[in-house]
Amino acid sequence: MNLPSPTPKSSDPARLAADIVDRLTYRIGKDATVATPDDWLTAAVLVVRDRVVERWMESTRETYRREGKRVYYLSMEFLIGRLMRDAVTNLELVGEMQEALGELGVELDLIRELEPDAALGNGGLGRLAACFMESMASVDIPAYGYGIRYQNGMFRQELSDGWQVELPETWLEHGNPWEFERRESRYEIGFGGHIERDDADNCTWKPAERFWAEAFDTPIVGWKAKRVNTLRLWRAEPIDPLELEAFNRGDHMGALQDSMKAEALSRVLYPADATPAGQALRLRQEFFFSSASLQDILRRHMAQFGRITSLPEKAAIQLNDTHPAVSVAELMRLLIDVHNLDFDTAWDITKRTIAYTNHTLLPEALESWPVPLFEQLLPRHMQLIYKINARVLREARATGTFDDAQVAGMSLIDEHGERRVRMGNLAFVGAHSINGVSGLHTELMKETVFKDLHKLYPLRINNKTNGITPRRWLMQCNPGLYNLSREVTGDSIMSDLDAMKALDTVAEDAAFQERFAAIKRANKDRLAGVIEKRIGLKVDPSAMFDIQIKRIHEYKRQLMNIVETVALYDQIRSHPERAWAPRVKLFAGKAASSYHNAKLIIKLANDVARVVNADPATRDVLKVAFLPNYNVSLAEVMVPAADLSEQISTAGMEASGTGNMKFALNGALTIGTLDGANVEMREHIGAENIIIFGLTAAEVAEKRANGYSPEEVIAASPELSQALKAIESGVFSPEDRNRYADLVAGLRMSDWFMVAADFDSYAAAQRDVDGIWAEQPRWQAMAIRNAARMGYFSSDRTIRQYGREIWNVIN
Ligand SMILES: CCc1ccc([C@H](C)CC(=O)N[C@@H]2O[C@H](CO)[C@@H](O)[C@H](O)[C@H]2O)cc1
Repeated sequence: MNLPSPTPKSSDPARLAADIVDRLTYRIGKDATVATPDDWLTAAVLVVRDRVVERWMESTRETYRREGKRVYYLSMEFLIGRLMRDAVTNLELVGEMQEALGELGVELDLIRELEPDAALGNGGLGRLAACFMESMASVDIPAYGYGIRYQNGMFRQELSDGWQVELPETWLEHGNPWEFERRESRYEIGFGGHIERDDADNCTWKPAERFWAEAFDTPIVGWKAKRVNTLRLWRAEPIDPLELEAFNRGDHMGALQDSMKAEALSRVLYPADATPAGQALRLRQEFFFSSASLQDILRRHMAQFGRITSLPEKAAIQLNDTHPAVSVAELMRLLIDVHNLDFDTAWDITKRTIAYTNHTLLPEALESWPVPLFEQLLPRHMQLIYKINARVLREARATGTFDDAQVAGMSLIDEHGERRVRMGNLAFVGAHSINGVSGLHTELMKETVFKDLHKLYPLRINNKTNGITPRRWLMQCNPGLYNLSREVTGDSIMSDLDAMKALDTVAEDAAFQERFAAIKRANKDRLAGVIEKRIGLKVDPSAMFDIQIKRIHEYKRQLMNIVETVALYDQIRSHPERAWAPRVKLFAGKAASSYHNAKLIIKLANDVARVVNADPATRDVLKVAFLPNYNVSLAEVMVPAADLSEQISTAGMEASGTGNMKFALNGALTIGTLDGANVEMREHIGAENIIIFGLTAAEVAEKRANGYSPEEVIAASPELSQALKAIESGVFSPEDRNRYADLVAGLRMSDWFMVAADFDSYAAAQRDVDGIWAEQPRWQAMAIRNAARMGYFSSDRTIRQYGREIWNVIN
């Protein structure tokens, strides 16, 4: 029976407009005369989605035809942001959609602001996953992203008297027109229970709890719609939504127990981005999506290829940090208990299929779970982890080159104190590739967290320096710079960011500099408008916009920036005669809800802002502002408006950073330490076009190892000690003088993050920045060279490296 094929939809504006009214009428049931902006947005999304679906189906058909190998990116986080502008741009329909909506009296840029951010992530790791999904489609790699369809994403941040307040995020309150519910794609997920062993010694896990994982698919459009890939997010459903017996005997809560447990499983994203919550629900979430994803991968593989042993040739599974690391044990369970393979064959297939990316060296961020909890929740997996561990330790001892301490360091079980399962080690031994996210980070991984396992398996660790998608982070958020650049570089920059290099030829050209500066100025005017609207502060767009936006964390050293701001404020007051470079210091970022010091740092930024902004002595030279609710959409407004990008982490602690790349590509100068990807940015941009200061990672390690007394350093720096005195004595918190006493005491006593140690070098670097700002032609030339030389940091380059060196999907 030959089915009629769908009528392809043309994209001329008239047709688009007609389709939009069609959707409004028949899908949303609204008359155009009374439609709300939200209605128009939904109708427009549905019409754009139609154009995506065609390419999506072609991409899928083509993958089946080619019997191609698929990449599966497993991540607890996808920090997508808004999708409208991305889809319309990558379909190259911006003009047509603007015209179509214009005919209907609707402005695309207005309704797009109504789209909620899909804030299904905390920070760098989640945003990287989103950039990677778009790049995999843009470089034509068949790929699926797998994650959780949180009902509530990253909390909404409000400031109450300068204090962070967390409010539930409700991105689904108007529904999500981009997604397709796939009721047919659902899998049973078990927890707890026991293991039954038959006389052939085969194991069967009998879970005590069971839930459905149901799929919701969102299409991910690549540049020029080269390919459309799938982001499959799982929602938990009860097997038995209402236990009637319990209900009938009046136990209404009991009757709803399963539903409530299911609800909790995919309800909310854990807002921690460096300190594991350590709660059982987090482990349940990690297993829930890992098991659903693996069952879906094996179902698809068997349906197409019929032989489980060919899995490594047809599927590459990438674990985004340790959050899906339980997948190593779950794949073993499925291969042995469901597909009846023996342990050795299963282990070989597992290792050849799985790869793992590490995103942090912070000891407190490395996940480990108490053995009793793991055993109770996942008894079969605990058994398999013991078998895997026995094998690995046997291998290590067999080499005869490792002492007991080293062997203990390799073990999947941490035997110190309470026994815990080390998820990093489990991911390492179960993977053929372990990559870091910048050159420095990868080297430090070999010397620290994985030093013993690296000795046992010296060929597994490799580097894949992060990248960012140039579509969202240049073309879409900074069309002015994109269009100006194209005049010099030609049209290929979106598929070949290295072509930006041509801007080098006009870096010193006065006319080009003028146009370049005018675009930056327009972006700053726009941001100034947002600042006034959100916090009621007027800032001067001709001043230097000095921006630090990222999660609040002591290693990212927002505190050092604030202390330097206090020192600068003091200097300006005591030396008004000097030619100070007018600055607007902008901060934004969320603190994990349980992270006390990070929340105090937000309050301090606001307390300093209140005093500085009210001071007539510094009015025209210094303004400070903390913008609430930092997210992807706010970043898209702040990044193009930056003159100076603050990348000042304690060397050795920021695995890579990706904000650093976004700022440089948008023509901001970077003041930073030799940490993460800053090191490689300096190599590509040129040491003369970036302002580096501070201790190196080796010097930090040496200082920590050989003891260092911050008090001496503070005493030797009048600016620093004066600023610290002002803060700890309550100059900025008259209503609570001791508010920052402990925070400053921490600096005086231990200064683990080297704020005092790096202060003078940082302050001197800031004065260098003032000097460069005073010579605008020099500043503009440096800024243009930054934008010109960031081609390497396209996530297309990163993904091609993964594709060639880890997944073997590109030759
Ligand atoms: C379990 C709690 C938790 C949640 C998230 C994380 C992430 C690994 C933290 C994170 O986002 N790391 C950042 O990853 C980026 C992408 O590779 C890097 O650019 C950043 O340097 C790194 O901090 C750790 C621990």
